[in-house]
Formats: sequence, C-alpha cells, structure tokens
Amino acid sequence: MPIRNTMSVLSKNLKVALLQFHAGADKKANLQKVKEFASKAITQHPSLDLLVLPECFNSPYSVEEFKNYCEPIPGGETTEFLSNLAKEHKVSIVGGSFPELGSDNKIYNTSLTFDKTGKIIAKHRKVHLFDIDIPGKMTFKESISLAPGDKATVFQLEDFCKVGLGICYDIRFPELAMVAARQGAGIMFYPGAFNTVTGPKFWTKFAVARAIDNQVYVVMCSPARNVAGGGYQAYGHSMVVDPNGDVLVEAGHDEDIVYCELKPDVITEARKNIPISTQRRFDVYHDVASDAVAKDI
Ligand SMILES: NC(=O)CC(=O)C(=O)O
Repeated sequence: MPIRNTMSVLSKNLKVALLQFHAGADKKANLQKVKEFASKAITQHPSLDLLVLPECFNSPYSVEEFKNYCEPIPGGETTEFLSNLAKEHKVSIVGGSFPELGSDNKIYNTSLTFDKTGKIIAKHRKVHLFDIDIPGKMTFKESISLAPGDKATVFQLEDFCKVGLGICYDIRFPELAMVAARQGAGIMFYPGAFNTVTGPKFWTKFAVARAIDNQVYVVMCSPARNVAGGGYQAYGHSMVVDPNGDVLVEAGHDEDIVYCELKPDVITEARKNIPISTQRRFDVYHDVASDAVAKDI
C-alpha cells in the first residue's frame, strides 16, 4: 500500500476574500463592480493574498446569453481586465468564471487564475455541465449552448500550495477533488452559482463533503441573489470550509465580501490525527485512481 506524505501542503497562511456580487446584463457594469469590490476588500484588508470571484461574473447565468458574452482567452476584455486588476493590487485572483469562445468556435464556462503579476497560471473549463430537471422547480440545460471541458485542473498557487479548481456542478463529482488532493492539493476552489432550489438542500453539504473526503480547505464563491431583477436566482452563501468540515465563514444571499485566513497547521493536524491519505486502498479502487491533469493554458 503506498504511504503518502502527511506534511502540510500549505507553506504559510493564505488570506482570501470572497467577492459575492450580482452580475446583470451590462458587462461593463459587471466588471466595474468587480473593480469596486476588489478595491473595498484590499482597503479593508491590505495584506490580502487572494481574491475569489463567483461563477459567471461578467454575464447573466443564462443558456440564451452565453453566446452574447463569450470572449477568446487570451485576448478578450475580461481576461485583460482581471490581469490588470491582479497587477494593480499585487494580488492573486481566482477569476470565477465567464463564457469563453474557444478556438474550435465552441463556448465553454471557463475559470482563469492569475498570479500577482497578472499572469494566467491556470485555466479550467467546467467539466460537468449543469443539466438537470426537477419538474416544476428547476430546469437548466447548460449543454444547449456550452461544451464541457475535458480535464481536471490542479496547479501551484504561487508559493502557497498546490490547489484544485472546479466550477459549480463539478463539485457534485468527487473525483476532481480526489485527483487534486492525491496530487498534493491543500485547497479546492469552486466558483459556483447554485440556486434557490438546489442551494438550500445541497450547497453546504457538498462543501463539507469534499473538504472531509480529502482533508482540504474548500472555498466556494457564489453570485449574490437578485430577487428584484428576476432570472436565475443564485443561492449566495459563499463560504470557506476547513479540512475537518467546519464552516469558517459564510455570506448571506445579498452582496457581501467574506474574509478568511487559511492555515497550514489545520491541514497538518487533520491529516496527522486521522491519516486517511496514507490508508487508501488503491489496490481496491483502481477505477478512480486517475492522474489526468490540465496542463494547457
Ligand atoms: N449551477 C450549477 O452548475 C450547479 C447547481 O446549481 C447545482 O448543482 O445545484
């Protein structure tokens, strides 16, 4: 049975801010809102390391609208905007997600991560598209207009640690977080827009489950709800869950910024006390022991 390293994977404390805001029909206004929320977060906490944005932060969350907001990566307005924002504030950014126009002319729900110099260090295309039908309550079919990504995304977040990233519905599939944790990730990021039907029932449970399964921090950033504006109603409740499954911070459903400091010792202790990562029986479950990792940016 392979014995894996249980030393903490996070090199030092990581101070994060989750920007929970509503994105409407005006792309420029949405980007302006990111700017304002980022400035506010940095002003309130000048030593912040990382900003996290919600899923679909530059457009409405709507299968009819993705084609009207999609942009090439790199080269599009939103990529340039986030890169400049990271550079200006010298802060890393997990850039939620926005519709990407791929070179194959397909549209993807894509998340970019930037380092403090504004360089793209990771790109994740939502792997599991949100196609559900709960009669009379919630029907959504991203696959009408989006194509799925085909890679798990695990990368080094500056000098902090390896991290994994999924988008929203991706959290329902434990494999992405498992792949990331097995490759040494200490944190999973999930920009996500659950809704008022699935959010109350599942959002926190999934965050806690992925955290405990893998003894990692789980960071989920949602858009704010916009009851007056109609359309898809995001659940909100951006949160950080620690490797023991404790919810450390949680927003309500309105616009807000929540802050959290992620600590190496918490990962070390959790893994030392209950060493599941060294007790795995890879000889029993070959089918989930995959090593696929996104390398193309
Ligand atoms: N919006 C999503 O991708 C997922 C979601 O709302 C859910 O899983 O519930």
